[in-house]
Amino acid sequence: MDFKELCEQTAQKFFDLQSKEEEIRKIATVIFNTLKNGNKLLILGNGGSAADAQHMAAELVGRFLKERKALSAIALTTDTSILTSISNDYSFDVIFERQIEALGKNKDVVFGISTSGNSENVYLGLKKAGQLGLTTIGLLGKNGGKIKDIAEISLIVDSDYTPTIQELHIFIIHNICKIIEDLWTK
Ligand SMILES: O=C(CO)[C@@H](O)[C@H](O)[C@H](O)[C@H](O)COP(=O)(O)O
Ligand SMILES: [Zn+2]
Repeated sequence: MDFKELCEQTAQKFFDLQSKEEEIRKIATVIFNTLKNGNKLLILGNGGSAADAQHMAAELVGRFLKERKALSAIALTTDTSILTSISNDYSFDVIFERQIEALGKNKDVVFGISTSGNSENVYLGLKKAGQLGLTTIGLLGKNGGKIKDIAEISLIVDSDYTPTIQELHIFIIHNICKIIEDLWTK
């Protein structure tokens, strides 16, 4: 695909997202209620999705567009000592599972980001979260992969092209943060 076709494809996918407004609103409301009740959000993903996880945590702990209280969100992608020790001593597949076991409390929400829907560490993280009674959300791509089968709520960007999926993921994350902030300051 050339540049023009890529632009058109991505623009069309953004347009299609309008039909997912209700799903986005539902996810934002679940996270808002979790934070309002004094519980927290744990976010995970690999590569570009790790960057998205950190970006989302920054919007909530810092601020998005409005002044309000700091909100409890942690990206489980940032502590290199934890990530290297778990990978070295156990396996890279359990880097999120182990952190969720350590930090997850009942009524927290775990938000897993995966463009393929098949990253083993995100899958095992959400699986552990479900076993511990946490709420699980998957922000996914392609056909949702195996993560869609275990996440309580899945939002799937309907594309096979990873860059486009990631571009829409961060757009969705910004809008989730916007809805949470609007509800908070209402
Ligand atoms: O940003 C990109 C590709 O655009 C890559 O870093 C990409 O995130 C990595 O290959 C990830 O490991 C892919 O994992 P996932 O999205 O399939 O869960
Ligand atoms: Zn990328």
